[in-house]
Amino acid sequence: MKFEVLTIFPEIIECYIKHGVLGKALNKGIVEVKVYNLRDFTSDKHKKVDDYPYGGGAGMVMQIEPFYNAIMHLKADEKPRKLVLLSPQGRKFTQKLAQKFMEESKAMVLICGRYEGIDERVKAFVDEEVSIGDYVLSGGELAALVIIDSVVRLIPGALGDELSAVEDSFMKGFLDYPHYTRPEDFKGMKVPEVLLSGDHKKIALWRKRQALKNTLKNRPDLLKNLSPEDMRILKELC
Ligand SMILES: Nc1cc(-c2ccc3ccn(Cc4ccccn4)c3c2)[nH]n1
Repeated sequence: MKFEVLTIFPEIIECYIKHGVLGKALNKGIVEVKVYNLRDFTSDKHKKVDDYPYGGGAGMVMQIEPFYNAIMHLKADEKPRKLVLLSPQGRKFTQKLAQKFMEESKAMVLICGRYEGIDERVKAFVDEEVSIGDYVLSGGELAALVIIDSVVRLIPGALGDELSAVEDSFMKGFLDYPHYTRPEDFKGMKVPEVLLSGDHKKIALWRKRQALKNTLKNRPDLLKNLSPEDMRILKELC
């Protein structure tokens, strides 16, 4: 999987991708990330990327020309790629959409704006407009990193532990169970006995109950299409 990121702050992307799962996936060659500075696609000596909005209003708007020049530069190799514009107005990004991107795209271009947004005409050159949530960020870079991180985790071999991606919460339709590690007793805060029992069946049931309890409390909207067994456990909790 190859990601190409268009941004005026390449260092935001370059710094984040060096670490953790993403850094390992890059070193393994499972994923490639290439970052392009939109200022390199300007035609004036000041490398200007923004201007005042037509119709007035606060703030500045990013001009179409650097985006157009960068997109045409990428398309010159005629390789297929999905062009995704990050914006507060886009379709909601979910684990399901991450899975779809991973399955359907060999290469993605993530287009990051700043200021008050970008010239609407850029949308004529993109495939998808995506929002990572109902809040306004200062630019598209964090949203692009969320997409890269969540898609890479789904690539077989990226995590080094196949179960992790499958077991990640949201994949199963409810939140994760609580996690504990050493010490057993921290200032009187003890690890639940069941987790020390070695009884894997009991542990699995305890984890499922806890996951359903957490989901019922914090994200009841996720509780759809439960199996009869999960529904039975949920009813016990109510
Ligand atoms: N889920 C998301 C995505 C974004 C996002 C993505 C790209 C840009 C480019 C500029 N801004 C700032 C901005 C401020 C005011 C109104 C519009 N946009 C962005 C914000 N916010 N929240």
